[in-house]
Amino acid sequence: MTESGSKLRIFKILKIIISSLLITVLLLFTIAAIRTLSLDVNAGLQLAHWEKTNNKSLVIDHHQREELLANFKEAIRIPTVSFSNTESNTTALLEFDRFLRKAFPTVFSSSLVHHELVGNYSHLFWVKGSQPELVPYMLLAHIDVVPASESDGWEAPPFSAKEIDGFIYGRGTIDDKNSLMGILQALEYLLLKGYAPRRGFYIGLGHDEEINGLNGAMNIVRVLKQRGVQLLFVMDEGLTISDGIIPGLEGPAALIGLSEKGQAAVKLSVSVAPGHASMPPRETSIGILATAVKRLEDNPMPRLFGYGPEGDTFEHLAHKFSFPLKFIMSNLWLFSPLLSRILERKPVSNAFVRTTTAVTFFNAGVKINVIPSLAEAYVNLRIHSAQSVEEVLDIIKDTVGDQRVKVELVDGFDPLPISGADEKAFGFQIIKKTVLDLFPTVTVAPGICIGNTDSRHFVDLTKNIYRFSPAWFKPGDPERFHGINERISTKNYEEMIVFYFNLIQNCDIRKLPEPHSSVHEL
Ligand SMILES: CCCCCCCC/C=C\CCCCCCCC(=O)N[C@@H](Cc1ccc(O)cc1)C(=O)O
Ligand SMILES: [Zn+2]
Ligand SMILES: [Zn+2]
Repeated sequence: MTESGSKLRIFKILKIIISSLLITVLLLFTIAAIRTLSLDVNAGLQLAHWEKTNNKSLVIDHHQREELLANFKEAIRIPTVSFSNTESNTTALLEFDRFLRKAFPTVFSSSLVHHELVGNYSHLFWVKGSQPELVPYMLLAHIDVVPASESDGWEAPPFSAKEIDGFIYGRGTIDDKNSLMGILQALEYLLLKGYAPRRGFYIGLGHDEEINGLNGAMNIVRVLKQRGVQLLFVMDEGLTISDGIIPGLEGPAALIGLSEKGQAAVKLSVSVAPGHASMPPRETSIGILATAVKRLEDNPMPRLFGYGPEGDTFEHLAHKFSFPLKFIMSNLWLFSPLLSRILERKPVSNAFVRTTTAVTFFNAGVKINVIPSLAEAYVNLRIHSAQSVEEVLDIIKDTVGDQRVKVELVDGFDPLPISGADEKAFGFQIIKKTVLDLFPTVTVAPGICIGNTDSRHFVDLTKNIYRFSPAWFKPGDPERFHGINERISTKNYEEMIVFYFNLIQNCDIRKLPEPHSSVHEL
């Protein structure tokens, strides 16, 4: 072949490659554009076609408002603290029991309600339905709270329930006495109005959620299992209504947790021969362990954004973002690597991207002039839905890469199964409808709960566990969770009562409206 012939051939091949590339890019962008325009949230929920079961309405008058707020404040003032795995304030738990009976006399005296204590301080209520063939559901909340000390910078003492500018301050106001009191106050009002449910339901109030629920939730599950109970769905604390928290999202979003991350507690330890501080070895047990910890912090777990329910969250919310974010969110199949890198910059959103690694204990040393024989650290990992305890443990061993560091799994469980969120998922659709009835401007989307809840103990009783409470979180609020200045507005607490009041009645529908094939709400 002549020189000009071979040049012509190269030119032709280049032309084919460039035009194929252009066609591919065009095709990808067409698919991306179609997805951007077609994805809409709230699809499938035909509010107009629902059987009407919310016959009782709740309009809170001045007297009721004073009374419900007084009840809530009294609940906050009882310091039901779980201090550690072995230490709880049992005096406060007993006081809380007495308080509940006083605050909700109708709940405790109604012939429709059966109440029992479980594990000494937890409460199990069974509210009898008039149609026993309808499968019951269960609402969960917990009584205990994490410790709080005013000196950490609280604007009001953490067990004062002080009201400042329309907010009640105190430990438990968002975790989780708002749900607990909201549920019981709603039931009290329903019973006072002569409501008798068609579908029976349980209410479970654990007393040790903050220390794993071993005596509370786990015993409630044991009791229900012994009675052969199966549940239609369970709803517990978890995600909330976020307003202004997700960057670029226009308007508030209610995320309903379909699952929760797994967890592993891993112990790292280094043992060496002890010795005199005047003749130190080149590396001490503390130095070796510190290097291992640094390696773990410098090498975060792999990005897995899009491989769990968090991908669905953003696809559902996509149409509420402005361009170009709308385009990016609608096409995670193309852009999830880019989005992961943006989300991982902040601790809250990083938790949705990967398994997180938190070093929570570091113990070593006995005396200033002794080379310590033992150094220990504990790492708390929150496992992404696409990983398992075993995989995470292998990655830790690889990352540490030092045989002198012993890596042991102390405790752990895999990420929880993912509950349904389609048009046939009763619990999801009931929660979604109840949110939209009360807050029509909110976008409802499935989510993943980054912390753990008592509901994880209920997996043998139902496949449908949802983690959601209608508390409004604005910028700065996620940090109040287990932090300082935990608070809720009086307006939001009232909304929570109305939410549970409506939810209980919505659960009385016999079946969901027929699935709707269109992608747009009519
Ligand atoms: C990009 C989207 C952003 C969406 C905004 C989400 C805001 C998240 C805000 C708060 C976190 C939600 C936490 C859910 C409830 C967690 C309850 C809890 O703290 N549970 C304990 C349970 C536990 C586990 C292990 C123990 O040894 C003791 C207790 C927990 O630590 O997970
Ligand atoms: Zn909680
Ligand atoms: Zn908590």
